[in-house]
Amino acid sequence: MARIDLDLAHSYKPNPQRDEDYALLPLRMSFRDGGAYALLGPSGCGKTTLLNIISGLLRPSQGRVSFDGREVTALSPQARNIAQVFQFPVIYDTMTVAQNLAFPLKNRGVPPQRIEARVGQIAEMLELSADLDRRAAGLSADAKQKISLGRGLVREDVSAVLFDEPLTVIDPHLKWQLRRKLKQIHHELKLTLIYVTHDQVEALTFAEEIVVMTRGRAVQIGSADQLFERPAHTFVGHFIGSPGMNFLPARIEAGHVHVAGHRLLLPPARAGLADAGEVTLGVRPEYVRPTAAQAPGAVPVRVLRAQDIGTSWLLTARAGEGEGAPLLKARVSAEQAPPQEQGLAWWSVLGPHTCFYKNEELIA
Ligand SMILES: Nc1ncnc2c1ncn2[C@@H]1O[C@H](COP(=O)(O)OP(=O)(O)OP(=O)(O)O)[C@@H](O)[C@H]1O
Repeated sequence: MARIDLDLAHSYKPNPQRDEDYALLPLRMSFRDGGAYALLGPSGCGKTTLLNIISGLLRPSQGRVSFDGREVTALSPQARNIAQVFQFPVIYDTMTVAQNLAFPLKNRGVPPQRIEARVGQIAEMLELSADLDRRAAGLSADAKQKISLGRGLVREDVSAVLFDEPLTVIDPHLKWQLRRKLKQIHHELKLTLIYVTHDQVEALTFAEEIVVMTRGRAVQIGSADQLFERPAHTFVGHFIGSPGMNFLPARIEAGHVHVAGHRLLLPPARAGLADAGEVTLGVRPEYVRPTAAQAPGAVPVRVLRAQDIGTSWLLTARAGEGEGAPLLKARVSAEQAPPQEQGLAWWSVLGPHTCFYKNEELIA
């Protein structure tokens, strides 16, 4: 296992000039030895490019990659001692499941007894024990991908195991099980795992730390809790959560927040913001609360609809006057507030969980 340090940028173009020319804008980040990470972001944000740079499949156009303080920028994946699992199964159909799992170990000259023990352990973790003597060719796509996962995890001496959307071909129900399984496997094997996905549920279940990426930038690295409670960038607020964070244009002046056509007193804990000027107020639907009229931190809204979303209600309202006023969503349990289909209400938007942004970046 290795600690991985990156200080690099990458452009697929020969003479990058503008930010848009970069698949990865300059970034510095470290992956802890034995940590479980996810690279999360929408299609085209640079996740695969970053993963391929870590593995050695791609050389960054600028900067360096180090494993345990040793520069490896020019080294191949083999020389870096990286295991990779891809979207689609990479296995030998003519071999049995056991032979497939043993293959990476055999290649490294691991003694047969040790191979047998490790293959048994990995097969058990992935619930493949009953299939060990079966030919891979006869198995379902799900089982084949499980073998691929097993082949990625079977070596104990790798610097890191990299996964590129490994559950794409997996049936949704099994996907849920495997996500949890991978987390458990990480606890047991203590391997450094880096996992690329565009699915926030996958990233949040699996990883201890999540790197959120957009348009070639890593905008935040943090735990699921940090990304939820304190999104460092509006993109994170918007991308994480279901639905994402509410954003309202606001102005802070002389100790007051002007938002949605209303003036609220800035709480003492936010005194540092007293004259911040134009900002964006961010508040998660989970922290927007229907309150009494004129309650501190609350603004008047027009409720447009209430949707039953199983464990709670999702209310949608317009905050402020006119059809152009921003939409605001609140997630409330049925006991907290009987859903109000339409009409005027007061919702609190200013509290300890409210975040403030300037130029998309968190300021408080
Ligand atoms: N070989 C390549 N040559 C030129 N441009 C590339 C190449 N590979 C990727 N890109 C571009 O680099 C940017 C980042 O792509 P990348 O595949 O890393 O994103 P991603 O987040 O992994 O997306 P996806 O989830 O769709 O795979 C995109 O604009 C993509 O078009």
